Amino acid sequence: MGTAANLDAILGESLTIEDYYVTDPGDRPTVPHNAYDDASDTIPCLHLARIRASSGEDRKRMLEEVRDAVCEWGFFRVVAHGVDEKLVDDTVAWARGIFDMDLETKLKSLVDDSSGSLAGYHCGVVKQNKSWQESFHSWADPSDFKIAAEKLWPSSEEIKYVLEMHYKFSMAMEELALEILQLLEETLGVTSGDFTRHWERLKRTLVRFNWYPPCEEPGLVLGAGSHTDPDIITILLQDEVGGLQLLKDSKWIACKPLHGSFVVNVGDCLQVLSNDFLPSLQHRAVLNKEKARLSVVTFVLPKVNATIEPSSHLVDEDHPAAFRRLMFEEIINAAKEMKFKGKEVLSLFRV
Ligand SMILES: O=C(O)CCC(=O)C(=O)O
Ligand SMILES: [Fe+2]
Repeated sequence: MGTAANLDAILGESLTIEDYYVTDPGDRPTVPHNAYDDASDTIPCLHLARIRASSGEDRKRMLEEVRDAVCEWGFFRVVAHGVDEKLVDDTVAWARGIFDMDLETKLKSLVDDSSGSLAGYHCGVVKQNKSWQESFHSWADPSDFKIAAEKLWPSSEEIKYVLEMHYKFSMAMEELALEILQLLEETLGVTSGDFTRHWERLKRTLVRFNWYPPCEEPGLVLGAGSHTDPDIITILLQDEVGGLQLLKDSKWIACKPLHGSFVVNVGDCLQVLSNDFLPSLQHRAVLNKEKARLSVVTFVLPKVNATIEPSSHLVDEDHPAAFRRLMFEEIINAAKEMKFKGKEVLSLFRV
């Protein structure tokens, strides 16, 4: 696989694979990427078409089930969501194309952390952050994506094609995210739009393509270390290889790829907004020796200066506010300080 060779090429110049070893034995991936046990089958799965079609008592019962599942897990799959299958396949195809490009081309769009823009290529090897990963990020906003696209694709036709695809895919993810957030508001009785109002569509929707090349030491190196997502909600599409794991009740559970589904997880902001009813679980990406893996992750982020606090609908005598009011930036800064090492960022903001 070309990309593994690419990583080796950079490794050859700067680091050796030992530099990637997860040094704390407690962080090492004890559950292999495809060790799906019964717990994997218990990750909740929402059938969106059925929920959409429900009404009256039937809907009430369904929403109660949804509420119980999401409040326990904060991590679920959605199926029958209606996102165009061809759009998903085409997106996966052009995204794979990015990582198949030669290293020189990818490095043209390498993101310098000090530049203030996220759009472009990121590489764990270049950043020396221990992630055995390449990634490509952009806000859903086409003007942001265009900056990176113009560095990667040589012809104006190709640029036009990827810009259009990226926009269509981002819109589909935004529609899905909005529907899920509104469903969560409905199930929890949050009638004032508190889960959705801090988000600004296009400008605060980040689409990130993660590429994990095969790794000769999957028991010692991680694709993405244990972390919680700092955002409101995340929608993840993974290919058939497998590698996403989540930590529930101190046990790592491998999330089995389910064709046609998306994985949805509650982010730190939504845990605060929901006054702890919805948990933001730690998760990570583990590697394997044979196959590269792709995930496409859409993050719904609040505006930079948003103040996040528990929704008044979820605070009462029995459930006092669990968190102080905070700025979104405080969560980001805390996560950076903890080096995204799986520590409980939100514990800093509890009252
Ligand atoms: O690739 C995966 O399965 C996980 C990626 C992830 O958690 C992230 O990008 O935040
Ligand atoms: Fe994540």
